Amino acid sequence: ASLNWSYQGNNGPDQWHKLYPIANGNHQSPIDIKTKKVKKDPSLGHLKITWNLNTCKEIVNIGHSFHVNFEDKDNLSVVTGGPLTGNYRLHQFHFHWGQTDDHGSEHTVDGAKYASELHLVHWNSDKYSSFADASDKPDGLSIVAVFLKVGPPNEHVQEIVTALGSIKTKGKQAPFTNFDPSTLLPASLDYWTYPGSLTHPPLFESVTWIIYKEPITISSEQLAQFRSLILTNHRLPQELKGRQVRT
Ligand SMILES: CCCCNCC(=O)NCCc1ccc(S(N)(=O)=O)cc1
Ligand SMILES: [Zn+2]
Repeated sequence: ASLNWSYQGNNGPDQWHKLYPIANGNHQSPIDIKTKKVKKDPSLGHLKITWNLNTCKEIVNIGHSFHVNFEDKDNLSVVTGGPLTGNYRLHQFHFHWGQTDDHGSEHTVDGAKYASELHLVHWNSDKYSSFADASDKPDGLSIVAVFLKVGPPNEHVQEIVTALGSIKTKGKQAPFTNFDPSTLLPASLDYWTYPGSLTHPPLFESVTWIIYKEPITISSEQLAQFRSLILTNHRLPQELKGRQVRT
């Protein structure tokens, strides 16, 4: 289906509210994480991640981004613990980036922008039957986010960059198997969490965000390869509207 929204021009982020009024809602994402306002919550345990590399299926060019899709008909790749109740199944991951290396992440930290941001999208398989079914429920989704800062080439990101060569046009997909997304996690497992939304239409307010504090690296050349698909695909931070960020 052709999209009725984009990241630039006259159906860009400032116009999204016309077709998706929730864009002006009270639980929109991304946000700027003001670290002095973050609340320490001792009841928050460690995140338990079990991602199974044989659930990785394909890589798809969806026009405004690319998705790495996972087989999610069983609880083989799940996240649980931390702020979550029950099991959330891995559906896909993707990145966001900007036109130049000095910005591109969606969440920011005390106003600081990273070059890119990885989103690992999960849905509540204890309560719902599919991603689509879970996607508009308040406890439907959990998205694990990792910041990327410019530095040495990342050998694990390189596997993804290499695969982009076979999905140069919108709608193209290619097999992408045996990739272990835990190779994209930072060493420290400290995270922030808050209730928010999908960061592009349909912008459903159905996401428990879990954002790792420590970034991983990506090189300028690898970012340039992302841009060969689309120049920019990040939404600016939205108002917190009374929400609490916990750690
Ligand atoms: C095999 C069928 C696949 C269907 N897959 C449908 C699907 O993944 N849609 C994407 C919905 C979505 C997810 C995550 C974000 S964000 N930027 O907030 O993380 C934004 C929008
Ligand atoms: Zn995203």
